[in-house]
Amino acid sequence: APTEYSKKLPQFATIINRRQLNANNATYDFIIAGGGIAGLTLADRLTEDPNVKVLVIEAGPIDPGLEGIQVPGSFSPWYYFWPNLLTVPQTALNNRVIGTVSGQVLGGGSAINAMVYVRGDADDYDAWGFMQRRGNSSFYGNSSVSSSMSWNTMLPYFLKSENFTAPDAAYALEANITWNPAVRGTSGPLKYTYPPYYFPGAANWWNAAQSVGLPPVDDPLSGVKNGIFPIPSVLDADTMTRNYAKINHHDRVKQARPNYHVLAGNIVGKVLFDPSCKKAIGVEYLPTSGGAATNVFASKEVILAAGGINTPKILQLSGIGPKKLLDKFGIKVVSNLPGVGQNLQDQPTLTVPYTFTNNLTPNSGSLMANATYNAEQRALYDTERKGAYTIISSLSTNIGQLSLKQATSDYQAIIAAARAANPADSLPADVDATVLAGYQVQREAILNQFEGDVGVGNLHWGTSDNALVYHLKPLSRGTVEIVTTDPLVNPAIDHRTATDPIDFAVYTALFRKNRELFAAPDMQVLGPAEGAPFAAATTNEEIIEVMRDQINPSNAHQCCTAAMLPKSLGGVVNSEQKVYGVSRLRVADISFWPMQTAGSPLGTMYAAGERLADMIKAEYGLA
Ligand SMILES: Cc1cc2nc3c(=O)[nH]c(=O)nc-3n(C[C@H](O)[C@H](O)[C@H](O)COP(=O)(O)OP(=O)(O)OC[C@H]3O[C@@H](n4cnc5c(N)ncnc54)[C@H](O)[C@@H]3O)c2cc1C
Repeated sequence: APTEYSKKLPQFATIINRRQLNANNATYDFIIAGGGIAGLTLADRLTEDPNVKVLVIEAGPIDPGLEGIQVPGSFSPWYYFWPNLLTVPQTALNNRVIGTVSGQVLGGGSAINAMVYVRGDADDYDAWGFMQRRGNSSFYGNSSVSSSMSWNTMLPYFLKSENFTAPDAAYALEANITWNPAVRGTSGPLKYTYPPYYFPGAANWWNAAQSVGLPPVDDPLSGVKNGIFPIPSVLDADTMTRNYAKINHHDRVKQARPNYHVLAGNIVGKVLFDPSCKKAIGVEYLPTSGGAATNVFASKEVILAAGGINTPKILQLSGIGPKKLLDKFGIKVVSNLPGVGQNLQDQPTLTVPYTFTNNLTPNSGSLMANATYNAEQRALYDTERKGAYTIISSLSTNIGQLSLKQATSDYQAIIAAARAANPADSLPADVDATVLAGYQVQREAILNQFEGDVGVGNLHWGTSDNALVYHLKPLSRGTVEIVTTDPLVNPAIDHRTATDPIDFAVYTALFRKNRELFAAPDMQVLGPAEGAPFAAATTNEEIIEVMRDQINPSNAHQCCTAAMLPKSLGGVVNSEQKVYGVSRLRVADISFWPMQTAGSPLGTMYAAGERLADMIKAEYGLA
């Protein structure tokens, strides 16, 4: 973490330290482990009731307003990367051990993400509902808030969570920005808009994409977004700085909320239970830098919001997880849930290098490389909040999403091969029968999506020296498992990327589509040449061999490790996100997703936080 942090720690009324917490012998109504998107959304909404006391314990520090966090063109996410997060050797990727990324700071991923603001496809949320209805009926709780997942039940929460500022009409026309006001919220806490600038090469890419069959999308937030679209960004239109969970769900309300406490720099080790009835009564926590552990108590609930890697870790350390794993570390089993830490999913990324004989400048590469252009753009940003510094560095302003049909005419052969395979072959050999049953239902849902029009990949060109190819819908599933009982040690993260060979087939189709796009006349005028090691690969087999060396398993979208599914399908939480087998414990973060969506996760996490807050408020009759 940067040195400025310790010098400039803001003294908000709501920020407390360990000494204050212990001296007050504090008990809270709700304790939230993790101050990321879900955690802070919940803390904000629950403390709207002045009689409710909430404590958020966040492992990371509080950003004092560093340039690299606030200013998109100075993007420096590494300040707040969770330390030493590595995968185990990835068997389908030539046994590479790869760094995987997650935020450790108040605001979580929202403080350091690439600000890409989209939703999943409508069918993704409908598919969550489809899977949930396939299990036993004990999945559904009693909440008066609709607990059946679908696009229609999520849309009101997307609208509630967000605050869209439309771009200037003339600029929108010039930059191909279109939207449907019916799916854009304008009074919620999360501010977003579009950067008021694009690099010239963005127009070449846009035209080339259309010439290879990717049409412009009316509104990428409408639940239908196969094609190309300018990327909405979580930019505050007034300041052209990052709008993230610390700002929109903490700072925005902090003055008026003496009942909203944040303890930063401390890590929750485990949940404490009343042994007589398995009721969660508090948590044990300790300084993230190491030190003695302390307890703090919750009279209503403990809510885990620590993200897709750390929530399963906390559950396992608390005695909730696969019995075999807990026994290995002598952890007393509180609830034997084989699904905890299973079903890990991410959205792998592939970076394809290019050189150009005739590229247009300025481009996203020349911002840092060309001192004159850089200084000019910085001055423009500082004086008028315009120009290249409104765009996350190295990215551009357009992206494409493709269904399998749009990626390849061979889609039926890929689907047929996937249907002919034995789903058990895609999971670890000793997988629990309920986890396998859940995977079979997921696989059915994904293959239906392959046949339909749901996105399986993204293509992006930052206008400079590489293209990005993202795989949105892998069939492979990974695991997160503790390796010790020490809460300061990271778990073993095994993405098991591309262990299902169908993932390579889909990825090859996406890679070829990117190649086709770069071969289109509008890109060819720039004189692109694909770089090594890709350029020499022409057959599918050669491309797969290169991908084994080049795929990054993670786009920092780790999810689904405490899935909201019936217990008979390997689920960990029910429809109200309550953990099976115990009481007063919920999972709020991205771990609860059953399956990845065709999109980036941040928008869904704000909306999911809003939805869960409504459920909790209804259950306890909160204002
Ligand atoms: C570099 C990067 C780029 C990304 N780019 C995009 C993008 O452009 N668009 C997009 O939609 N998504 C993006 N994401 C993903 C997105 O930000 C996350 O999916 C999202 O933040 C998940 O929200 P969450 O509430 O589940 O958890 P998080 O926001 O990750 O919050 C979890 C919090 O819990 C804390 N924590 C963890 N363990 C403990 C513990 N034991 N005790 C106390 N605190 C703990 C962490 O420090 C963290 O602050 C990106 C993520 C990263 C890291």
